[in-house]
Amino acid sequence: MKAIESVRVRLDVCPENRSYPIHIGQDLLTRVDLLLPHLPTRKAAIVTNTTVAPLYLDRLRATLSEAGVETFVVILPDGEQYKNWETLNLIFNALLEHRCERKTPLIALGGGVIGDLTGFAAASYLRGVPFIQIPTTLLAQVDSSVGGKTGINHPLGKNMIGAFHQPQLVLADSSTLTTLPDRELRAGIAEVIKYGLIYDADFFDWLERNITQLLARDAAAVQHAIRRSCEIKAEIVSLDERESGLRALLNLGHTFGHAIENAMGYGAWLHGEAVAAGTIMAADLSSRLERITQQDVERIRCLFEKTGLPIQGPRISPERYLESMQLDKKVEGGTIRFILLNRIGEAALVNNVSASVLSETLSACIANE
Ligand SMILES: NC(=O)c1ccc[n+]([C@@H]2O[C@H](COP(=O)([O-])OP(=O)(O)OC[C@H]3O[C@@H](n4cnc5c(N)ncnc54)[C@H](O)[C@@H]3O)[C@@H](O)[C@H]2O)c1
Ligand SMILES: O=C(O)C(=O)C[C@@H](O)[C@H](O)[C@H](O)COP(=O)(O)O
Ligand SMILES: [Zn+2]
Repeated sequence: MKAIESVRVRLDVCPENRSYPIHIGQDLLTRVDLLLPHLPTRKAAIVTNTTVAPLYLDRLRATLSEAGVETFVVILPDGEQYKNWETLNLIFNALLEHRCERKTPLIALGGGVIGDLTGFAAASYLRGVPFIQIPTTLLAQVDSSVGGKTGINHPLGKNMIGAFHQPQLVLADSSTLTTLPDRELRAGIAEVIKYGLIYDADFFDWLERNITQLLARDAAAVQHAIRRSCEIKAEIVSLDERESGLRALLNLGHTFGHAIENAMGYGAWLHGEAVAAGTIMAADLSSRLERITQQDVERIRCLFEKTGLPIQGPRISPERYLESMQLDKKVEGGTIRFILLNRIGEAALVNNVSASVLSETLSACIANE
């Protein structure tokens, strides 16, 4: 028998530098100096939706035009229910019709749905083109525009098809939040609370003290919340870009939350609302496993309640929750793994949660009516 020979594909010879800045502040849509260094060509595609286009598209186009960058626009229907193959294909059609090349950047102007769709289009069009995130919801500014998770939903599960593809720049213009509906602002705060819970007890304390200012859109409070959230996410992503360990902590509340979004029909519950209820379920489970105290659970519940977020899961049967949770991306060998709290400010990925304790949490945290 011939000896086996092996050849190695080395990708570490000339590591490309994929670091990128997140700029946070007011009126950044007009800052040509921040955008221009990240535009390799004089042509760019802007992807947005029917709600955001009338609000911010002209401003962005004028800035780019001033810099001599010609843009064309893809305007998508608005809603989580459109984060799917059909909508993705609308982006590909436009890119092909406009003869976009390998260096033509895609610019996502909108919330997390636009960012995830545009990022996935950028990851797969011509096997990868550059992209820029210009997030216009709080949720997108604190979370979805950072870290390079892109993708679409499947009828059977949230974000089931996608790719890791990092943006070249994130431009978080907090002035755009002035037009954001209150319900969407509250949904974004759910992910902000998540950072305090998994990584920074002082930040959680700050949120408890400043939740009223944040809900009132006080500029300094909003700026601090976005900056601290982005710092935490950037640190985690830098240490574990592809979620082999640490990054999974960013999924606190999402095992339950994604099941809620899927079972209720995409868009019925906002992502942040589902994450809020899911985080309370994860906290309840953590206390049943004696990792955190009942007082901690109450503290967490109280902050979500003050924010005006749901503190119970919707009335879906426990079987339906379990069916949907089986499709969570953290499932290994058929076992659902949960992000649980060790204390406020520290979380861990836990493998061995018994079916009986999980069923106690579901019974305790699902609304009765
Ligand atoms: N990739 C990631 O790491 C990541 C992280 C968190 C969430 N997500 C995904 O992000 C999505 C949720 O994002 P979202 O909460 O931004 O929802 P969204 O994108 O649906 O935006 C919420 C609503 O606000 C509107 N809108 C956006 N900006 C506005 C503005 N400035 N003024 C007025 N209206 C505005 C949108 O048109 C939409 O109707 C989910 O699909 C979730 O799975 C991804
Ligand atoms: O960036 C991450 O990693 C996160 O998990 C952030 C989450 O807030 C976000 O909702 C993400 O899209 C969920 O990832 P998934 O891998 O569970 O789909
Ligand atoms: Zn999320």
